[in-house]
Amino acid sequence: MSNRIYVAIDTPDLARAKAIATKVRNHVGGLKLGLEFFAAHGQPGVREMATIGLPIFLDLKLHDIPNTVAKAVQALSPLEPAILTVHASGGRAMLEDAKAAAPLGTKVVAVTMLTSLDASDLAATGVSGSAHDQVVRLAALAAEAGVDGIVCSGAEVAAAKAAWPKGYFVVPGVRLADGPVGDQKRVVTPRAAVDGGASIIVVGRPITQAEDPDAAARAIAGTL
Ligand SMILES: O=C(O)c1cc(=O)[nH]c(=O)n1[C@@H]1O[C@H](COP(=O)(O)O)[C@@H](O)[C@H]1O
Repeated sequence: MSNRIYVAIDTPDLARAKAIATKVRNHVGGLKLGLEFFAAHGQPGVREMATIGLPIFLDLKLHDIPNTVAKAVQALSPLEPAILTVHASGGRAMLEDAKAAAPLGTKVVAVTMLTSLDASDLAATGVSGSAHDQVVRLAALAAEAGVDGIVCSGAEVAAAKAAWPKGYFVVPGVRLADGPVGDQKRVVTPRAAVDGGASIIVVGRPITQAEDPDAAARAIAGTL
């Protein structure tokens, strides 16, 4: 049975990306490819990674006017990713049009508040209130717009899921208790994220920077 871990393959190096994915393939449920990888290798790179045989989460965090996002989603559609991200703050029409343009089998999930931000970062962008309130507000917008789910931190996932029981919840920013957090600010453990209701967790550096990525993935899977 595939597990709930999507490994974030954040590198511009295709050989390294394939090597990590091949090492961890038996202990993760999917591969997340983001801006760093896509900027370097585009659609041919995604196709190459898909040959490893795991579902692909294409994390491009699209955020633009509705027409531009819909056309970008259409252009990405031949890849048929399992999951595709857009930014919830792009607004209702953008979310609706992104979902309408996506292939039937692709879950469109809306990023609410990046896990690298805290309440003071939010205030600096002109949004007052807590991370919790911002996530719950954008989750309601995403649900109304008809996308499949949201991305949020493990600190908010239980509240978001209580308000949207049928939503699909992606939780990045997960760290083992003693691991370095790096640029992440709202972190929880993998277990706490799943207990809070995460449909999947996204794990990057705790696996990819480990001396033995497969052992790291196996250890995290063992805590779930
Ligand atoms: O959409 C995402 O996946 C995402 C949203 C978010 O709020 N925070 C976040 O860290 N991510 C992604 O999740 C991954 C986290 O990587 P690590 O911090 O190395 O585990 C990165 O690929 C980020 O792009």
